[in-house]
Amino acid sequence: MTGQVIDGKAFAADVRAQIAEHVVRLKEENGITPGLAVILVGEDPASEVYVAAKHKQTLEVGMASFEHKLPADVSEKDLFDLIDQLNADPSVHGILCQFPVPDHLEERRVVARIDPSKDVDGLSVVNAGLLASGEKGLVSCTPLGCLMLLRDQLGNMSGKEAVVIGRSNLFGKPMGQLLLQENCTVTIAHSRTADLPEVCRRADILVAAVGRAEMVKADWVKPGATVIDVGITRIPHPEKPGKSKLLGDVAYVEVAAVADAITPVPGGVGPMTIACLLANTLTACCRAHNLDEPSGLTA
Ligand SMILES: Nc1nc2c(c(=O)[nH]1)N[C@@H](CN(C=O)c1ccc(C(=O)N[C@@H](CCC(=O)O)C(=O)O)cc1)CN2
Repeated sequence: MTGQVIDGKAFAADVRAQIAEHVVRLKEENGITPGLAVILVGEDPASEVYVAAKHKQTLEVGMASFEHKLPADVSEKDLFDLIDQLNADPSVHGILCQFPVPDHLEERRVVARIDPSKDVDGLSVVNAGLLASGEKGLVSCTPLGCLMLLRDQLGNMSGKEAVVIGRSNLFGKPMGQLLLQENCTVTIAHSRTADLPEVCRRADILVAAVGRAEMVKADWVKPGATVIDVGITRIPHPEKPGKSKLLGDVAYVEVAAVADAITPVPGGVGPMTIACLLANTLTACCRAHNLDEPSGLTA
């Protein structure tokens, strides 16, 4: 038996098409163009690729894209001045600072400076608190993308055992909250969890976000489980010199033989991150103008 492959790339393209349709209507009926501002500090090569992809996809769905590239040694004051300017700009509905930032800046302080209603990464304490209280805010993009894939795959998740490996603010904690909202019984496992394989074997839904390549083995997975792999580790390609290869947190081939459904890496969760960023920007724009929000694109 081989589990069904959950095609995040195709799903993300579908989400972007829905967003593009909504953006056309916003422009025609209300004369409004949603705008997304992305701040990149320094020259981290992976971040440059992600920011370029965000810019391209923002334009493709018909939104306005504002890119701000700052030198690696930018002061906190200069970065905050830019954020304040974007907070006050009515043509900007979403703001994010690409992570990681250089060591002299603190991600927590950067996020806190962004107006929560424009925090399309959903990382501010305000948005994290709204999610934890079951209230309407903006939800972190990668967990929101996983939720969309899971809803599509499983429909009703009520009563299912869900295990999330990883407890970061960016992913593990919001993912746990979202699964709780779906009435799952949720365990957030982490590096100090005793007997992690045994905890994982309980899961009907297993979400791995640890950043350790192929850590989750087939004998950690309950037969018939749905497995979501959030990890992305780049390694030198074993057969193609000079090329690289991406690995997830899950040993894909062996786990696919046990699971009912599984996301691949690449082409699973990754593409959903940017699609959900655009969804959050559209949501933020509709809220800013007191217009109906797009359905199916929020938690
Ligand atoms: N402010 C933020 N910083 C970072 C976030 C974030 O959500 N907000 N997440 C990651 C990077 N990221 C988006 O920013 C991101 C990661 C991966 C992908 C993706 O499509 N991955 C592809 C593979 C791409 C490749 O070849 O490298 C896949 O998995 O198929 C998109 C966006 C950290 N920083």
